[in-house]
Amino acid sequence: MAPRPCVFFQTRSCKQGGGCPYPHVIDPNFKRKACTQFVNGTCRKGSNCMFSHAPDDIALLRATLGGADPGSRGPASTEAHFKEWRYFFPLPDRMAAIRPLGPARTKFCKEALELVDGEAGLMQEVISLLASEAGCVRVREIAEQHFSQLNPAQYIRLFDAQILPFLKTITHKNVTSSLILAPRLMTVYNILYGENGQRAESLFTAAAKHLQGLALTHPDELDAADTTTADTIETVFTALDKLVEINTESQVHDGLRIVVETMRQLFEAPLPATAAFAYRPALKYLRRVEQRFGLGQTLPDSKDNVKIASRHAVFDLARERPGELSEEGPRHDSDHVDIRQISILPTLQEMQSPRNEYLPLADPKEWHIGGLKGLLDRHFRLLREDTVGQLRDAAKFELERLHDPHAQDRKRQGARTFVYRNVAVSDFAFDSFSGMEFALSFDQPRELQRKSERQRRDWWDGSKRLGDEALVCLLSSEGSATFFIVSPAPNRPKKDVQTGNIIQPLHKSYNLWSEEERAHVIAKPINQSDIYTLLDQLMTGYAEQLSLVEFPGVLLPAFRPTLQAMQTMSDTLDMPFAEVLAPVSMTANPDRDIDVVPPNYATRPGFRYNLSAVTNAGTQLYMTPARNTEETTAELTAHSSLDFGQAQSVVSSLSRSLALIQGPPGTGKSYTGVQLIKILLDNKKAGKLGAIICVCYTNHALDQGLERLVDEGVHNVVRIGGSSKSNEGVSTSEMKMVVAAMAGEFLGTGHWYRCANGQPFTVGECGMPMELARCPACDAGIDGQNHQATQGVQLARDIDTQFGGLRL
Ligand SMILES: Nc1ncnc2c1ncn2[C@@H]1O[C@H](COP(=O)(O)OP(=O)(O)OP(=O)(O)O)[C@@H](O)[C@H]1O
Repeated sequence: MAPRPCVFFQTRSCKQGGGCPYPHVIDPNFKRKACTQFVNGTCRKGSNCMFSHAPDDIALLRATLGGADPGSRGPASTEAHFKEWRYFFPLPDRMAAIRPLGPARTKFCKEALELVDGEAGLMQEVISLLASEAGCVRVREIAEQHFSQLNPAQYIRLFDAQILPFLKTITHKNVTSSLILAPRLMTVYNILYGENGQRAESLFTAAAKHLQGLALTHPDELDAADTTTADTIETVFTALDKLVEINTESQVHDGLRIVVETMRQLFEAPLPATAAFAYRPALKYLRRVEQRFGLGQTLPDSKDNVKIASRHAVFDLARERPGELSEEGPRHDSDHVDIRQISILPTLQEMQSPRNEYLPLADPKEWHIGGLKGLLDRHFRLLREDTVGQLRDAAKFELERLHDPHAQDRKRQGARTFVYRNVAVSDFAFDSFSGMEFALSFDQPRELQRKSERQRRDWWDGSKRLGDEALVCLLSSEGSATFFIVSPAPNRPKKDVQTGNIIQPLHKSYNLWSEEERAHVIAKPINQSDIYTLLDQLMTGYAEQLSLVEFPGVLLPAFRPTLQAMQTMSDTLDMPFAEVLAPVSMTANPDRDIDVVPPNYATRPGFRYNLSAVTNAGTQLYMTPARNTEETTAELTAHSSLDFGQAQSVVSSLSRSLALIQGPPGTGKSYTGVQLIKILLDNKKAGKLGAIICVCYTNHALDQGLERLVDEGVHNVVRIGGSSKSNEGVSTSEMKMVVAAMAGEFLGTGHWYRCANGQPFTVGECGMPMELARCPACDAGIDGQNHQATQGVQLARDIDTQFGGLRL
């Protein structure tokens, strides 16, 4: 019988590593204990929590606790409770007789909150009921009370008994994170918004006024925040953020803008550090609302309004604006004001457009959007032009040549491309592993005429053309452009999951070299919608002229995830370090110094760094972030091997959530980085820090840094990425642990590969091979150059499929 998988490995807590006698594999039957903190509503670890948040486990724990805590309900009583609450919603055929809740509103709101706090199934029912016809009447009732006619004491009572529980219900983490509930929640927020936003304005104006009356600090302990107030403020800000996210028209609503400004005033007076820490989560939502309203991001007057005092000639560079803002209208079907609507790959119309693309200028007067959205807009357009622009220009040239073969003589500009002519869609195959793949055939290049099969094979292999995962575009004289990725040949035969039959891949029948006249490449269309056009081309034969354009060195995974991420961020306005990269009011006052706040852990009350890890002979030295920095720098210089500039960099970096260290070659930047890592490791417990991720642009830099760390006694280091030249490799069992641990923490881009001998390794950054190196386990050549994998290296699709891509 196979030994049971390691139990500690399941919760990432096995300390024995490769020496553990139990297999370090994921056990699908492993049942973690239910999280008691989740039951109390205090668990903030989300999916990273070691304990189960599964509804069944939580319901069971609630039931168990039910005996000890008379306030909590078991599943049966919760169900009964829900049935009772449902009476507030008449059936559709009784809607005519629906009556206002009146004083029962309090019970309605409080019980709604209790129910969403419980079992997932009931939580879904509660939100679905609120989004039903009767529910909309109830939401309207709650939001449409005559708040302005109440005296302060009456309003406080009403706020605590109805508004707050209701807002907590619709901002509950389980509710807002549920994909199934998203459309229903949208209905609830739309009702809350009301016609022209009147309902939301009245509700949030009253709420903002109420918040103004609250004391932010604790009455007995003026340094600390009042936790109830912090919770209330966070609820109101979260609800407003969601409302503004769902109702985009609210972002130009004057009444709500005033509400946001009133809320900001709450935090005008500086708070003691301890109290400020408690309000950070709430302020995150307020900042997001401000970003959405574009508050403090008014663009400087457009150049038409600026009077130029100078008598000198001014070089005035203006550009036609994007999409619908352009005086002549959009340039093509992918020219939009909003980057979320722009297709990542160039469209046919874009390739054919005679007009120049819109590219943002450095001058803020020329920008059409400010703030974070504007920053993302500009970076998206510039990166897309740098990558996709080359494809567009090369494809455009070939399209013109298909129309007019004499254009061949014209000088081609832009990306280096290979063009294969006289293309036909010759075959296709479908299987559940690879999806739909097509065989495209074309004339063998002129160099291969009258060559033997062996010579043809050597030529194709040596040229590295049409290699695995290469990006190609099929262009037709009739006007179509289809992007493909060249499919790698499968490692071993594929089996049909249902029938057990061996699937014959297209690679078995076609390749680039066997036929003297024609070469064949197997490729997969990037857009599923192109499949129909291709099948059509397959049926109709050679009615049109087709060309295949290859863009060597341009790989889809190198730019698509980044561009897509910018589109998503432009939607959610959730971007790491947004406050530093696009601070509110920076556009209005670009010369303002940006205040980079200390990292979250360092603002925790009572936290201070212990710097002894880098001081000489164990000298005790402590620093509190952003306090007495000059004094600490002097002491650190005196009591460590760091010189003054390095000590200054260490103190300054530890005081900021984002720091850049710059200096001429050999001045000790890497040395300083190593000292910083040592300090952070030494303060791991005090700051409750997780793993430290050290990312380098090249493998060489990473090896240098890590070798120094190891030399200085830091041994629990896992080196991931392209192969290391350092001596100690990662064993297969360690690699498996890393795969499992990383799969949980990093989902996104990056890919797993196997060397010629089957050892797995990862490639981060764009996920494509960029450096030549040797496999630490077997010394085989691994990785690659210019996005071309070394011979024998294969994409480890099984690991990628099992765990998803990696974001390294
Ligand atoms: N304060 C120091 N004490 C002892 N050795 C130091 C100190 N600062 C730098 N060094 C040594 O000086 C050399 C150069 O430092 P390092 O490689 O960190 O510089 P760098 O600025 O990162 O260089 P590059 O720009 O070339 O990457 C290294 O051998 C490093 O160990």
